[in-house]
Amino acid sequence: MTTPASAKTTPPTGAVVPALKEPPPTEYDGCFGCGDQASDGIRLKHTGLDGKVAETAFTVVEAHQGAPGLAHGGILAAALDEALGSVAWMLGKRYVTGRLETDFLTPVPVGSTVQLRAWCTGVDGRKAYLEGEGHVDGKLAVRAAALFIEVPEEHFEERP
Ligand SMILES: CCCCCCCCCC(=O)SCCNC(=O)CCNC(=O)[C@H](O)C(C)(C)COP(=O)(O)OP(=O)(O)OC[C@H]1O[C@@H](n2cnc3c(N)ncnc32)[C@H](O)[C@@H]1OP(=O)(O)O
Repeated sequence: MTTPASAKTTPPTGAVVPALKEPPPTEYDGCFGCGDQASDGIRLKHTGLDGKVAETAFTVVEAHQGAPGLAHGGILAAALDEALGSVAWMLGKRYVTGRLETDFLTPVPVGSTVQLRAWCTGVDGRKAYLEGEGHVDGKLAVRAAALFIEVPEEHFEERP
């Protein structure tokens, strides 16, 4: 595919691409992207791990509409962020999204199942570079490039 990455989401020369580890158990069951207890969440489950690519699927329902009958771009971006985030966590460290670039290539109707794939293009210090894409009925519908930043455990301490 044509890479969607800008200069900020393209790994520098010398960045390494580590093999992915097993997905961690859901860290937080209230997570909008993957939490089992998030009542309005999209509950993505990541599968198809081959050491390089994570896969998941997301079905668009009425609550995800922007224009009548079509998925809101923000929900598609959230699904991509989650897919990319799962790859970042499979790098074995704690990361958060610093920058998320998205291309919306075709409208995605309610009822569609978006097949999502995500992978790492390089790690350089605290920075992890990730890309992903979503297909509907075999057609590329959305894609993303992102920069994730490694954070310490304290980043996730509960806030008042
Ligand atoms: C199965 C498990 C699945 C888990 C899935 C999770 C999926 C969801 C993932 C998310 O959505 S996470 C939530 C959304 N993201 C956030 O809330 C992050 C909010 N931002 C921050 O907390 C801080 O800005 C951040 C930790 C990202 C960076 O702050 P720091 O003070 O730690 O680092 P700093 O600002 O010094 O930046 C470190 C480097 O990254 C670079 N950087 C940071 N943000 C950037 C950015 N946005 N664009 C480009 N570069 C960026 C920055 O320039 C610098 O580069 P250099 O080292 O070369 O100087």
